[in-house]
Amino acid sequence: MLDGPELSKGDSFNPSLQRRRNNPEEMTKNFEWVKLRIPTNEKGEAFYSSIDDTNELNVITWAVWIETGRVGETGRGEAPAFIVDNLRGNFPNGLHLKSKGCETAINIGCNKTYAIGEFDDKSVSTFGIRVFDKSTGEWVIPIVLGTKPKPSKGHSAIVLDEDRILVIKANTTSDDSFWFLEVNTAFVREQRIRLGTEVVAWSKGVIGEAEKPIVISGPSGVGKGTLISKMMEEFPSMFGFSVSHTTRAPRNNEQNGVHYHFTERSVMEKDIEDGKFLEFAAVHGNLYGTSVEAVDVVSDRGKRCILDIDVQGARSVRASSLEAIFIFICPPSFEELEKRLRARDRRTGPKTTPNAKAELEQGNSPGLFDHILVNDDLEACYEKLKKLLGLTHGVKRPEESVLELVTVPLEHTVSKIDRKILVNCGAAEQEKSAVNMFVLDLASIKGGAPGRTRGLNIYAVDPSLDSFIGTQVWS
Ligand SMILES: Nc1ncnc2c1ncn2[C@@H]1O[C@H](COP(=O)(O)OP(=O)(O)OP(=O)(O)O)[C@@H](O)[C@H]1O
Ligand SMILES: Nc1nc2c(ncn2[C@@H]2O[C@H](COP(=O)(O)O)[C@@H](O)[C@H]2O)c(=O)[nH]1
Repeated sequence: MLDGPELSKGDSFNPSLQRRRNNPEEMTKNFEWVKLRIPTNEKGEAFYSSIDDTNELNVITWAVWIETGRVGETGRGEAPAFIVDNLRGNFPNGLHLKSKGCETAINIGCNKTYAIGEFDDKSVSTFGIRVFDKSTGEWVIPIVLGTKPKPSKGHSAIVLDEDRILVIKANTTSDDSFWFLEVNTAFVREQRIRLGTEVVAWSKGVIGEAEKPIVISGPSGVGKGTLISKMMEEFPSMFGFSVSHTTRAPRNNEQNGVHYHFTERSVMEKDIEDGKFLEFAAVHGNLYGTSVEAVDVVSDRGKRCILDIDVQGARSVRASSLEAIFIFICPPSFEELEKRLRARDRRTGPKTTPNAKAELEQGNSPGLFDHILVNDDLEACYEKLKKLLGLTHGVKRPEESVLELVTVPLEHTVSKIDRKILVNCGAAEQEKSAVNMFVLDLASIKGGAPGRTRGLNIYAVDPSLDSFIGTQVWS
């Protein structure tokens, strides 16, 4: 075992160093153990220790990949140089995960180190994040936005560009394995200014693209709900409805979480303030809104999301980062709209249309809607709607790729070249799983907090090949 260099406060480690407090003998031969003497402050807190390490020794044992030779270097946060021609080795480089309750540290730029870990405190239901700011020499607990991952029994982390960190959770399903901690994206920078403090944001990585959501808008009573119900009935596996939040009271037979999330105004206003809504509007004196989560949960199930929102809401979504198809449903005449509403109100209670005239005018505003459909004859309008969405009877969702069922084991290594991340699940797993080594291709990722990061591509790599780049053997 080597003795590491004496570090000064403010020095940082290569992020591929994984803090370990338990037995060095557990590590594989690919790692060398190095003891780093870490200065402590007057309270006995070690510069690099986690919160529960207070009063611990001032010598902490770290696992260090022997080939990096960068211990104590103030790095840029990159993984050690990647060894492309040695893929047959069990752990070509990077981090060998085995520990429980581990914490990874990533440097971004020259100034900040992000410690990502799981708190031992079971009441904390997500990863702990701490940021060390070298310019002040202080640790800061940031405000954490976005959809937060549940803690896992191990993870690895690797920096992408200078604005986000990819976190790979072990022993979980593929739809929960890949997460992005945004540390300097446009969204995070905006929120940092707004909140006046350190901010990070989680964004869940989703394999593949989701089809663009469909925004259906138009005046109340025009037939939006009727058309949407027909579509959901005919293509149940293709579409999912975005369940809006509203402050209005439930009507007969309306279920919370199914028709709407019925909510208190103060709660909804706070959530709007916290950026959880894609859009919101006051309709007939009540607040209505689409949360980012409402659209994401539908897309995560592999379904195409349908939003039934008023024209103000459509305008807000158009101005947001959500790419969608916007369809305006128009009545054949204002008189016919009033007739339909009167007929419906006899069944469901009175409802006014103070906005209808203005909404009809706005429906024709240039650049707002991609398609305008006149709902005169219901069946004819429905056929037109299907046609413009390219739907024919019996359209099925594509089969799930086998690789979408990948689970990353606790022991894995991660390496990066450009936008490709090689994940090696290790020789021990080889017999158990057909997918022993795979590439996560981030070339086409889109989105991010406050929604999901989509467009991850994943493909298996044949470990007998010397190079993985561009080699797609199975997907
Ligand atoms: N093409 C049509 N011809 C005649 N009646 C129709 C047609 N389309 C829908 N309707 C009827 O018009 C009424 C209003 O339709 P629906 O509730 O679907 O409107 P909506 O746009 O969803 O309204 P809201 O925005 O208030 O929820 C219903 O009673 C429905 O059966
Ligand atoms: N901007 C939004 N408008 C919404 C949303 N959900 C529903 N609506 C619109 O509200 C009116 C009234 O609906 P009702 O269920 O009370 O009859 C209707 O025009 C809906 O399109 C939303 O999330 N955002």
